[in-house]
Order: sequence, then C-alpha cells, then structure tokens
Amino acid sequence: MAIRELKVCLLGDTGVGKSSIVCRFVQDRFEHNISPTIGASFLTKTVPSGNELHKFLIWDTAGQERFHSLAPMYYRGSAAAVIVYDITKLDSFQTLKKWVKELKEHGPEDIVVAIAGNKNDLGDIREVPMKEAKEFAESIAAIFIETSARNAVNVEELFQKISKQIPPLESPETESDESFKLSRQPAPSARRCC
Ligand SMILES: Nc1nc2c(ncn2[C@@H]2O[C@H](COP(=O)(O)OP(=O)(O)OP(=O)(O)O)[C@@H](O)[C@H]2O)c(=O)[nH]1
Repeated sequence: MAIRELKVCLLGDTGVGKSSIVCRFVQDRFEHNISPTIGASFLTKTVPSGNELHKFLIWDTAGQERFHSLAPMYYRGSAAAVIVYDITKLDSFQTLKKWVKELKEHGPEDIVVAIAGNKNDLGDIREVPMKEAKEFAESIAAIFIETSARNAVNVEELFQKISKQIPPLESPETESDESFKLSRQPAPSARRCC
C-alpha cells in the first residue's frame, strides 16, 4: 500500500490544547500538567485512508505570542492546518480568526483547514457557541469538529476528516510501494514527546 507523507501543523492560542490533542492522537494519553510548547514539537502517526496509508508529519506549534513569527515555517508546505480554540475562551476564538486570515494570505493555496473547538468536556463554562463556530467554519469551507483531548472525544475523527479531504493520488505509481511525499520539507529526525 502506498504511504503518503502529509505535513500537518497545529495553530492556535497558548493553552487551548494543541499538544494535548496531538498527545491523545499519537499516544492515546492525556496529561493534566503538560508544559507549554517551546518553538514547536514534531510527532508522526500513520493511518489507513482508502487504498493509501497517510503518514501524518505533525508539527505542534507554540501558541505563545513570542513564537508567532516562527509559524510560517510550519504552515508552509503543509497539506493541512488544524486551528484549535478552547470552547471556554472567547479570546481563543478571535485568535483563531486571525490564524485563518494569515493562512489565507500566506499559507499554501490548497491547504486543508480544520477548526477544532477543544475542551468540550467543559460545556458548563462554554463561551463559544458551537453554532457560531460551525457557521464560521462553513463560511470558509473548513472542517469543523469539537474535541476533548482529555476524554478522547473526536480526536481520531478530526484526523480522519482531514484524511478524507486529501484527494487520492491518481497516477499509476500510486499502485506501487513507493513512498509519496506531499510535504515540501524533509521529515526531521528529532521528536519531542508530550
Ligand atoms: N478539560 C480539558 N483540559 C484540557 C484539554 N486539552 C488540554 N487541556 C489542558 O489545557 C492545558 C493546556 O494544554 P496544552 O496541550 O499544553 O495547550 P497548547 O495549546 O499546546 O499550549 P501551548 O503549547 O502553550 O501552545 C493543560 O493543562 C491541559 O491539561 C481538554 O480537552 N479538556
């Protein structure tokens, strides 16, 4: 089965749960006292998608403002961007809109955008109505999903939705065992775990 490498970056305010989503997806773990990301961290996970295997090369970026200028390194050449907000923090939804604008202006033209409203286990202190977020996502033709990294809700589904939006390769070579690289940057060897 052909393995296709897909660079994916996670963007969004500090503390919204980007690293926790990646940690849940890759290692099926959740840490209450996870440290803020410095710069970015890198993890991979391979999942089946139709007749292909999608190897996600996941760049989990730091949400702190001082790291903002590094973001283009991670979204350039990405097949998909997951923009995360915290459903209990209205500010984080405003930040998400800024990320959408930046991606539109400077990101790859064909990038798949997914919006993830994380911490949906904290619905009793919700500040961002799901309807509003969903309508916003529809208005920019983005994937929308609410997740809980803590309770393992919709994290696999988020990446499945991304896989489904990536058009399958059509050339005859896709039938072979060759590895196809969609990401325009080589996969680094260094990894940082949650
Ligand atoms: N209740 C709840 N807490 C969560 C969830 N996801 C993450 N958290 C908590 O939110 C805090 C921040 O999580 P991180 O994963 O470090 O957030 P981040 O977006 O990667 O933050 P930066 O690395 O600073 O950009 C941690 O205390 C997590 O335990 C969730 O789904 N539910």
